[in-house]
Amino acid sequence: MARTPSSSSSSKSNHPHVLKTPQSKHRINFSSTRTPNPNPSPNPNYTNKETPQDHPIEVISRIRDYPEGKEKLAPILQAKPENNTLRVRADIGYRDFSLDGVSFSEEEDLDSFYKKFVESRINGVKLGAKCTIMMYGPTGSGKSHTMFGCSKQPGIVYRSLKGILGEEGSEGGDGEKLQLGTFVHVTVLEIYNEEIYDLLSTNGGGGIGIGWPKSGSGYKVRLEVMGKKAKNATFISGNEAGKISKEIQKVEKRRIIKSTLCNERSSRSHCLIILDVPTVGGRLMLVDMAGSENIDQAGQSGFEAKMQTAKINQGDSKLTMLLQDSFEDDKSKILMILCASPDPKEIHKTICTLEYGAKAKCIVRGPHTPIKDKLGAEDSSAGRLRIQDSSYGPVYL
Ligand SMILES: Nc1ncnc2c1ncn2[C@@H]1O[C@H](COP(=O)(O)OP(=O)(O)OP(=O)(O)O)[C@@H](O)[C@H]1O
Repeated sequence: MARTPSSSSSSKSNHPHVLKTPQSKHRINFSSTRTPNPNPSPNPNYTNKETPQDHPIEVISRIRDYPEGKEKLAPILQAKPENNTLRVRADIGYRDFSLDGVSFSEEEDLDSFYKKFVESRINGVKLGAKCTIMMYGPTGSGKSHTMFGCSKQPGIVYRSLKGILGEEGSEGGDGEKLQLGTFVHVTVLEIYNEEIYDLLSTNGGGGIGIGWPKSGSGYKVRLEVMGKKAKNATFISGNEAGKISKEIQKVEKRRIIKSTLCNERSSRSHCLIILDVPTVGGRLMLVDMAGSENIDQAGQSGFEAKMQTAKINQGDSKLTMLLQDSFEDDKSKILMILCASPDPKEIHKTICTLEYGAKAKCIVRGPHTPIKDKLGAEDSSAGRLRIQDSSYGPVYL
């Protein structure tokens, strides 16, 4: 294992642009003033006038299988593929959320999901593009399942590695076809309580060792942030998707977890996997966020638990710092995958998740404007992004 390479400079444009806020609270629209993409996406799921590739943030929803053992109640979620709308049936009527794509895992397995919504972005990374894929949703909604897969089907991490490392060339050790000369540097970080930990590091190294007496396995190395990078983060290099993916999944288990009423293995921290492709300058950031549920829904009580949940939410600012390039670089794309359950009992969390996605679409991004300069004078939360929609008030990612 080695230390993280220095970052390559991101490309900048002279004309920062401001994205329009949505027409209504629940609607996500593409701005109609932007130039049409000369190379539109071949993805047939996208029916908007502009392709999602034009918009810096693409938001799709993935609805997990009905949880095993739970009584199946009348469905409350309905996809309308003709306009990529997800309709939620609430007590007082319907609410439509206009997204860039909707996928039910009962109808589309991880393979189809990846091909439809993720593959084209990974092809871009292979050619030198930068892309961030974020998993957002309440505990148990399938974020880690989509990211890492299960014994039957691999998730986005493995599939992306395989996509980047290629289909041409000679056979690799696992029977995979390797693209000659291509390799990746991989860093795996955990963000918890506003601290960044190096999940790949097994010793003190250059970072600061810290103990996890209750739920961690041994010591984790805490890292300092320098610029937009985690200083001295360990990375692994390789060209075999299978081996790298196994290593990532092994160290991901070192994340802070705690069982809740909703999920036996509930992630309490954000996990950030950074895949660099040095030969072309491509970069893929995969973020498995901590469960978004609030403390009561997670079934915890007590002061300590409340403190813990409050700090999970605060953790977003450190995350934003590390993702700053994605938000500022005009060429970098962000794919937000909203995970939700079809269970009517989860409707409140599902609506909150979809609303969060709608807000994410309204982020103002200007290549030359440091994030802190976009915040109002009254804001002391430098390093976070404010959503420019007055109907919500400031919201931070
Ligand atoms: N689409 C799916 N099909 C089948 N099982 C699923 C699906 N999504 C999730 N699961 C299962 O549900 C459980 C919870 O899923 P997962 O751990 O991915 O949730 P999560 O959103 O990452 O939760 P947390 O935020 O608490 O970590 C796991 O046992 C997982 O295997």
